Amino acid sequence: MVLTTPLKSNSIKIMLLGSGELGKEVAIEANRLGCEVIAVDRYANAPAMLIAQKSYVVDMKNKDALLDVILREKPDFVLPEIEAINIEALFEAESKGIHIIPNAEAVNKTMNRKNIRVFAAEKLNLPTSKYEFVSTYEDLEAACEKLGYPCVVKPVMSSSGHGQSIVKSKEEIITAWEFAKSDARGSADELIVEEFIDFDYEITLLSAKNDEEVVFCPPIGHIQSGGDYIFSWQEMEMSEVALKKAQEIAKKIVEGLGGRGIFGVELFIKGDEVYFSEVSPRPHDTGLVTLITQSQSEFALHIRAVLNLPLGFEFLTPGASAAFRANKDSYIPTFEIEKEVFSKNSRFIIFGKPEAHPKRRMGVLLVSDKSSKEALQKAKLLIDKIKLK
Ligand SMILES: Nc1ncnc2c1ncn2[C@@H]1O[C@H](COP(=O)(O)OP(=O)(O)OP(=O)(O)O)[C@@H](O)[C@H]1O
Ligand SMILES: NCC(=O)N[C@@H]1O[C@H](COP(=O)([O-])[O-])[C@@H](O)[C@H]1O
Ligand SMILES: [Mg+2]
Repeated sequence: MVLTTPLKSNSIKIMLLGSGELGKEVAIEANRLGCEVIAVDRYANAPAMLIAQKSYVVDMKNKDALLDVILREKPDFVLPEIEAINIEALFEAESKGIHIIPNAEAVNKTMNRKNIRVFAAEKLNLPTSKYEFVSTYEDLEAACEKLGYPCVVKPVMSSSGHGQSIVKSKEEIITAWEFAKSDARGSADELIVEEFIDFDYEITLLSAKNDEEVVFCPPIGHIQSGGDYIFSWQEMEMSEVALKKAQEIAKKIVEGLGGRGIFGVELFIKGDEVYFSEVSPRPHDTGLVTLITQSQSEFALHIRAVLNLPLGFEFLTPGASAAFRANKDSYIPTFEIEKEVFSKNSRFIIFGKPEAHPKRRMGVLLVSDKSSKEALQKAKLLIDKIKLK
């Protein structure tokens, strides 16, 4: 295989739109390959800005502001790192020859649940939960009645569980409606109502794509609380049939979206049935565990895929991750970490976010062990040994 790598020059410019914990790891990997990193986010001193060569504080939902910063820097690659980005700016930058990862249309589809759901279920015929889209309270009631209880109500544009609820009875619809409107991270003008899938477990199937191939990481199991991940582990034990179906679904969605980069394909598994839930065209939070389990983490694979380099890696050891979420506000977040956390098989990564707020993810604990079950057990114990001062 002959790959045309752009590594002839050491001044490839990579712009991160969103500079949180995931972007920080991407920035580290990009720096290691001699790329220049420009970090952009809505606030100063965001984690990736601590690594980047240059940074900008910009309202990324504002088309003109975002386009200005992209065109001023003219990066070789723009890597969206969060969902709340002005999509028109990305389309316009792309039309001017700037390479958006994986491509502006894929970002457009995945930032809106309606777009990605219609694409996955109706164009690619992937199995998903049943669903309805609604914009009025009356239609929400009708959709909940149609899909039955429990059902899941989500704003079409949001992330990390914001504005999302499980509705168990007709009486709870009003609370779900109000919560969607008040808590959405994007826009709650339209909502999706999904059939509740009583899955046995859920996974993220990290899938890296360059111009030649798609490679899959071993499946990552995870536990969510309020729509945000708290524990993940790799590898998740699955039946051969379910794993094969999961990879087939992931291949279809990733090839359907096109472009290069890593994708976090979220799937629900019940017996041997696999349901497509959603996909991030960027590293996935549950994939932080690959920092300890794989020879090339999801962040290293992302950069390799972006640069169209080979995507080989090894699964080195089973492992688990535990998200450290703040329990209070703090403008000088300092950590109290007990000695046990620094064992030979565990480490704690502090993201360096300048402010803590209740539930904000501030760090991640990584553990390796003989099995992912044992790693998870240890992660559950050790995460309680870390506190915000
Ligand atoms: N239809 C469903 N049936 C059962 N559980 C669901 C359903 N939809 C979502 N969930 C649960 O809620 C979690 C969050 O949902 P989803 O991934 O759609 O939201 P999100 O806000 O995009 O989260 P993130 O951005 O962290 O991935 C899922 O990982 C799953 O545990
Ligand atoms: N599920 C998406 C996800 O994990 N995104 C990660 O969280 C950051 C935002 O954190 P913040 O809300 O604490 O600023 C994002 O920048 C990204 O790194
Ligand atoms: Mg999700």
